[in-house]
Amino acid sequence: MTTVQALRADVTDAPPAPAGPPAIEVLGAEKVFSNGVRALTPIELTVNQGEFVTLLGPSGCGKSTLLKMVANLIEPTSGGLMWWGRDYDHVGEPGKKLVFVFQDPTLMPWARVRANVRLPLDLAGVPKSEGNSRVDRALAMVGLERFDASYPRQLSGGMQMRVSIARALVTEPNLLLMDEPFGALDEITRNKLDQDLLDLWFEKKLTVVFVTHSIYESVFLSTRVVVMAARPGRVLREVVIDEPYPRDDAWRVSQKFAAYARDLQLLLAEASRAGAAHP
Ligand SMILES: Nc1ncnc2c1ncn2[C@@H]1O[C@H](COP(=O)(O)OP(=O)(O)OP(=O)(O)O)[C@@H](O)[C@H]1O
Repeated sequence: MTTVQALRADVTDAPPAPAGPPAIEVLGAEKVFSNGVRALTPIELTVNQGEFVTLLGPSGCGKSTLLKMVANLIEPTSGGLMWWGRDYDHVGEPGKKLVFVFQDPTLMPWARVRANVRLPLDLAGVPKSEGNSRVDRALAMVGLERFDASYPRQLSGGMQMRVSIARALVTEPNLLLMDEPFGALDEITRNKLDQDLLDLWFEKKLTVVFVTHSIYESVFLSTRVVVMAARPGRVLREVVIDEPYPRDDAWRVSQKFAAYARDLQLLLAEASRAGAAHP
């Protein structure tokens, strides 16, 4: 038995099912783009409410495509999805709000932090007074309450990403979809933002689906890592990270963390070989 096979026996226990329908069910959804690229073979994936699920895999395995299907930004070629047990028409109702966070902060450079964060509320016609208190709360959640009058250019990359997260939080989402949000940041800043995001997720009882290339980030954050392979994009393996929350730096330097990282490294190597076998 190989190490990976041995590992599989240990890590496939499903997380405890929470009350209520799953936040997301991907039901045999596949994606073939109009240029003929088969980005995803039929995917089966369930994300329960309260989970922190990471999509991990080599470049081109369809992580972003899958996340955008979950956000309803891309329509599957066949198969379907359910959001909180229903179709997308019900998304946005109380308890069923989702928001997408891109890798770039995509801030308006001419507008101050407060106006950037308030943008989704302005677009939704939320009255200014209610909007302002929600903006204050969102800025406090990301530790930027003293920077509300700054312009994006006056902030570091990490702070700009915090503004982007505040802009997502101001909509009071239940489900955060994050496409490599910290991929462009240095490791220390990324670790800090990972910690803060995890604390927020824990405190606010959010559900998160998070795309990353980083094994360490996936082990630090996730209740479950979905390992994907390329050509064609598919789910190779799901690994439950069996470690209680809240997690902190002690988790990063533990032997158990290192063991999960090593096991995921082996699975990623398998994902690369599997991709190479499907040119
Ligand atoms: N709009 C599109 N039209 C055609 N092909 C696309 C489109 N978007 C993505 N693809 C292709 O689909 C495949 C999956 O792309 P996707 O961006 O989902 O992968 P990824 O795993 O997120 O990659 P990366 O980690 O590099 O961001 C790739 O081969 C990509 O070139």
